[in-house]
Amino acid sequence: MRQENPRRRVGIMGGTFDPIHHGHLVAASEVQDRFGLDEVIFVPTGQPWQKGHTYVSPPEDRYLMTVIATASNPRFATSRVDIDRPGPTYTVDTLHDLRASYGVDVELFFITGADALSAILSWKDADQVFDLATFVGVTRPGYELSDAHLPRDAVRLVEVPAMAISSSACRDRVRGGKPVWYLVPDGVVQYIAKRGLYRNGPVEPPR
Ligand SMILES: Nc1ncnc2c1ncn2[C@@H]1O[C@H](COP(=O)(O)OP(=O)(O)OP(=O)(O)O)[C@@H](O)[C@H]1O
Ligand SMILES: O=C(O)c1ccc[n+]([C@@H]2O[C@H](COP(=O)([O-])O)[C@@H](O)[C@H]2O)c1
Repeated sequence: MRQENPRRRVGIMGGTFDPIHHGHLVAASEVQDRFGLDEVIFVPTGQPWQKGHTYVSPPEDRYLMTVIATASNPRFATSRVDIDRPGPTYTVDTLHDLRASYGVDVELFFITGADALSAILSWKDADQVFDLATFVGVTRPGYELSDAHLPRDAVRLVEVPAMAISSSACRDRVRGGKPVWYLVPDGVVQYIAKRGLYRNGPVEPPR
């Protein structure tokens, strides 16, 4: 028998996206396919309180780069929910807000790279977030993917094509006058140049 109104399956890819790069996009695409998600919402952070570097580009620039990067995929979208909420960005708020906007008939999957997954217990209200979404930890070159520190059955682990790209490396390259073509989408290369992002940023400690 055909199921009426099946629950919508929505992925959430949260990130500072300063800038968004192909590592983020490949991870989201792979998880969308693996879990048969109806859509993946990219959610740029407002104030990423745990980022080690002090300077983060304006939220509007990071939001627009994310819109540009996701525009060509009909299953990708970008949300302002975190950049429009004042104060530090906490995933517990992101999940409450998105759940409220979709209503009860939604199943949320929050996608995190191996590095973010390893730090999840330091997040605000970490004990609550696992009740609001299924967490999907994805592989990332240079980091070990493990859920040994997390509640049983709270997390799914997924291997994604290895993309040894980071936003900090992209920023370093722009500051050093090197190209970022093919590390970030073409439109994002052009947006960075048009807005003069990262040219004069601070030298960041190696990660
Ligand atoms: N190359 C990658 N492969 C898989 N996951 C990634 C990759 N890059 C980032 N992620 C994941 O995407 C999410 C958002 O990452 P973020 O926007 O902080 O990018 P970043 O490259 O880690 O930035 P930075 O170098 O400035 O710290 C995090 O969950 C992170 O683990
Ligand atoms: O909720 C928290 O306390 C928290 C702390 C650090 C990171 N996060 C979320 O994790 C995602 C990746 O963050 P980042 O800083 O690695 O770009 C993004 O959606 C953040 O809002 C969430």
